[in-house]
Amino acid sequence: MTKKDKLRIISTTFTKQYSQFYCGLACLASIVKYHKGETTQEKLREMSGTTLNGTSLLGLYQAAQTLGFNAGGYEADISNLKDVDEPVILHVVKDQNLEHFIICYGFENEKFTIGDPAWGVTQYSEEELEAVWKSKMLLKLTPGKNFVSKQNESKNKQNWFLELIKPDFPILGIAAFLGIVISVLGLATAIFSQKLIDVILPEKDTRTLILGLILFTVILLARALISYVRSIFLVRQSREMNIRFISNFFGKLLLLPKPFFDSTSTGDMVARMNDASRIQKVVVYLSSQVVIDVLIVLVSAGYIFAYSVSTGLISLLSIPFFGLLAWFYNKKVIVAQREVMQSYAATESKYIDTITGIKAIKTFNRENLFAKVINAIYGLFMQKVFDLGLLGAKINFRITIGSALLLTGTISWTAWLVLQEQLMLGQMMAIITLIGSLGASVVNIAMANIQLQEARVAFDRMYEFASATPEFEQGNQEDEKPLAKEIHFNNLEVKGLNFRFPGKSLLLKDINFSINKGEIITFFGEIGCGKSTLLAVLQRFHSTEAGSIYVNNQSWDAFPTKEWRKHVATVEQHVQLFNGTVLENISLEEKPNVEQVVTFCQQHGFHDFIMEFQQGYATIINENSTNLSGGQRQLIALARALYSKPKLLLLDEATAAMGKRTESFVLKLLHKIKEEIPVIFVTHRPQLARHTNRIYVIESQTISSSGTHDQLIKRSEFYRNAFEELLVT
Ligand SMILES: Nc1ncnc2c1ncn2[C@@H]1O[C@H](COP(=O)(O)OP(=O)(O)OP(=O)(O)O)[C@@H](O)[C@H]1O
Repeated sequence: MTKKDKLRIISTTFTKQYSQFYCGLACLASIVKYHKGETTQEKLREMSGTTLNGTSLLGLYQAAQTLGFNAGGYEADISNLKDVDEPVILHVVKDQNLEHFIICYGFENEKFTIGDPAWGVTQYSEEELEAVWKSKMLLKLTPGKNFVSKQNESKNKQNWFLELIKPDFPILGIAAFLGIVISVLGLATAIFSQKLIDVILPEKDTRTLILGLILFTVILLARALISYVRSIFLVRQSREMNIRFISNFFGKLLLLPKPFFDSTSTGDMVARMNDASRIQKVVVYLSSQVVIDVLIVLVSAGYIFAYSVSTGLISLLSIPFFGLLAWFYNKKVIVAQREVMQSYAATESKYIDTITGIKAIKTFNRENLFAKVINAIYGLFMQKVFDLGLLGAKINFRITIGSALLLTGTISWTAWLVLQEQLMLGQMMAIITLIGSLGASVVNIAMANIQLQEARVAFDRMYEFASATPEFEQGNQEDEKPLAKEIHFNNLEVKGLNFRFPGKSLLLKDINFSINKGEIITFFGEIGCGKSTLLAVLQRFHSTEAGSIYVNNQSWDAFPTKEWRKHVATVEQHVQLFNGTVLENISLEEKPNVEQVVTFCQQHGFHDFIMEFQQGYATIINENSTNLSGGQRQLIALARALYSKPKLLLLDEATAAMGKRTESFVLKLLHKIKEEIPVIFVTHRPQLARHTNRIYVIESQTISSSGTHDQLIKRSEFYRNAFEELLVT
């Protein structure tokens, strides 16, 4: 590659940072684009664990690996850097203490080509670079076999789109055909009026007049009927395509891994789903209406040519003007559309967040504050809509001026031709009618650009989620395959487990523990020490950085994730129940077996508690379960977990909201079932931990001690202090 080519690629792919916290992301985005890939800083934010404190080199490394780069972090010196021929990310310290990332693209003519996301592409001398590159840390990125180039991404996008609209081809084809018939029949007015003025009326031919009128009426009626049939086809297509889009999108969304949901707002997901209808409208337009518009332009121009070649040329010359206008505004429209959709998603997120948090808002009398925030964020959204509307109005204004000039120009020119007796009056009237419909269709095609861009942005946003790597493929035999024989769970052993969230320091280090059938064990630790995360790892929601997990002395990798989750049930501290009856929430089946659920609850002692609800098993649980107490929610969640017949039960502060009576019922129940279902408890309450067989104390990221309550009172200062504090209070 010549130096000029390289510089051209650098300047077209270099991306500036959104804010100072995004410098690392901007570097990574630039390198992805440099290697002909495609990404957004937003997407990278999730992968790298970027927060308002910025990104770590480790976060960039992990994000790069997720993107399919072979990434390597190295300590190097300036002489190594001179040999670099592919862009690398450097960790630098600028303006005294400000940590920053820059890209080094290479060294030539005694200068380093540097991409600084805060400033742009620039040249550094060796001394200048030495002055800021104090850490000597660099991240080398080479596209690996999983790196997806923009070209492949576009192909994948196209395939997804085609797969979604393929079933509509027949219906859209019929609609397009009917549209063509309608537009051809639409020319009848112009032709009939021309014949009327130039031939029929001057010749006072009553018989032809009557016949012509009858034919004209029949044509208009047929046109109305065909339009009606076509609109029915399109309404049906709209229903079916929207259902297909949403179910495909939603189906894919649910298959994404849990960390995706941890880092994506609900509002954003809902907003993207709502965008489906925009795509459907454009599909209809492009596949059907645009054919009609193009046809109207061609046939009208053909007729105008037949009447007068010079007028035909004028009408054809106008088309590039409209095309240029559409091209000129193309990029601006895309940017404005994207901003509208992003701010719509932000508004939706804020609505959902505010409404779900209504209790806290009311408790702290903050209705006005939140109303103000909503107003502000909605105002921002409306501003974006306004900006887009303004842009649309500007384009519309230019197009209208263009069509007005076209119309007046044509009228003047044809009138002059009539005066010169080169054109008949009826032909002039017909041309004016035809130029009207030609102008309208050209305008439609030019304005379709706005709709098209809107759908493109909507589609890209939907595709971004739909193309994210699912946790497991639907229908993948490896993931779906049931185990050859049922698991008889005897033992789970975790050895040397390390875990960290993307871009963060280690949360869990060298975790070792085991649980056997017949045991209840507890993870005990301070808030935020990683207890819940450890349970999430056991549910396979996160992958570990190091360590091994064995089930019955066999690596747990032998169990497909779906199968594993079938055997592990969880009750969380913040229980998620669904809008439906208590019965439905316990069974989580399409058609719950009432008798089976009731018998199960009677056998396990839940029945009496449930019968205390107003309508027993038929009690409807509200959205957000506001009609149940925290303890009742946890009890139903425990019943649900046990009803799924797990082989291992994970309880995350699962009795924290219960009263004494319920909690002691639960503890008795757990001791009764532990012979069949071992239990892992997570708590920071020693009074609960003491009732379990073995306690693992998590301190400073690792298990600092383990044993029974009595052993830990002697062995673990942390545990003893917690227990003594309890006695004092
Ligand atoms: N999705 C996430 N991304 C990044 N950090 C996270 C994520 N989830 C949790 N954390 C962080 O990991 C740490 C451990 O969280 P975790 O919920 O496991 O703690 P815990 O010990 O269960 O606390 P508690 O007793 O309060 O429930 C916390 O500092 C938390 O902020």
